[in-house]
Amino acid sequence: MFDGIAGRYDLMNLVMTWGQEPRFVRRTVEKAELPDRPVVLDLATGTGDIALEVLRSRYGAQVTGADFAPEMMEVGRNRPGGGQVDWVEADAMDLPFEDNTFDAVTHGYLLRNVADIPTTLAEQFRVLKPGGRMVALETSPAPDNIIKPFSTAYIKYVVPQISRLITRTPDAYEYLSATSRGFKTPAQIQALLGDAGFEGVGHETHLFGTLAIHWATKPL
Ligand SMILES: C[S@@+](CC[C@H](N)C(=O)[O-])C[C@H]1O[C@@H](n2cnc3c(N)ncnc32)[C@H](O)[C@@H]1O
Repeated sequence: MFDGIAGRYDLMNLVMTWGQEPRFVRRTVEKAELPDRPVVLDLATGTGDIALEVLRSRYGAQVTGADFAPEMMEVGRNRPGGGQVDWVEADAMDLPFEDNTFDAVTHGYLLRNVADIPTTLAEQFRVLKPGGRMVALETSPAPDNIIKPFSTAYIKYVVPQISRLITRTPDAYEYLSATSRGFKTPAQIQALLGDAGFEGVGHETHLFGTLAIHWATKPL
């Protein structure tokens, strides 16, 4: 599905977030609290938004972008800076990396898509160095508040229509719409991170609670 929308993915992401996606990506990298010359894995890297931001924000960073959709990564490879990312085709539930390899693992919009979240988090925990940080940018179901009818209507009806215009592949964004509304709340994600062994678990929300940045640390 992601291979099918690869060429239009970045534009669609920008439009859906009202132009705010770059700010969320910068904030995700900020929350990774990277050391000097960090070794970073950006999982579900897609077209490499987060991987490229790590390179921009930390001189000497060594960044691996991993995803199981090669055409998404091909778009990323051709972006400015794309040549400096080590692109690896891999399944987030079965990572081809040694234990204790990375200073940070980042991912954007991965957890909503995987078949098994605990396995996915266990793999990240395994490949992180002790003291390493995990940061995840994710959609969240609209919280119960006064704007819930509007945010739900936006993601249910408006997003698929916009995507019909931009990607001519509304199915992918109907999938986004359905999985976002049915996805876990930030509190549920926090609990899963704790179950995986992480400590210092936290999150912040954006876009009226429909987007969250989660962070956690592998104990020393
Ligand atoms: C919505 S895109 C996000 C891309 C990028 N992280 C971003 O923030 O724009 C989700 C990506 O997750 C990838 N993906 C989903 N499940 C995966 C898995 N089990 N292993 C590796 N990649 C996966 C898809 O191929 C797709 O590129």
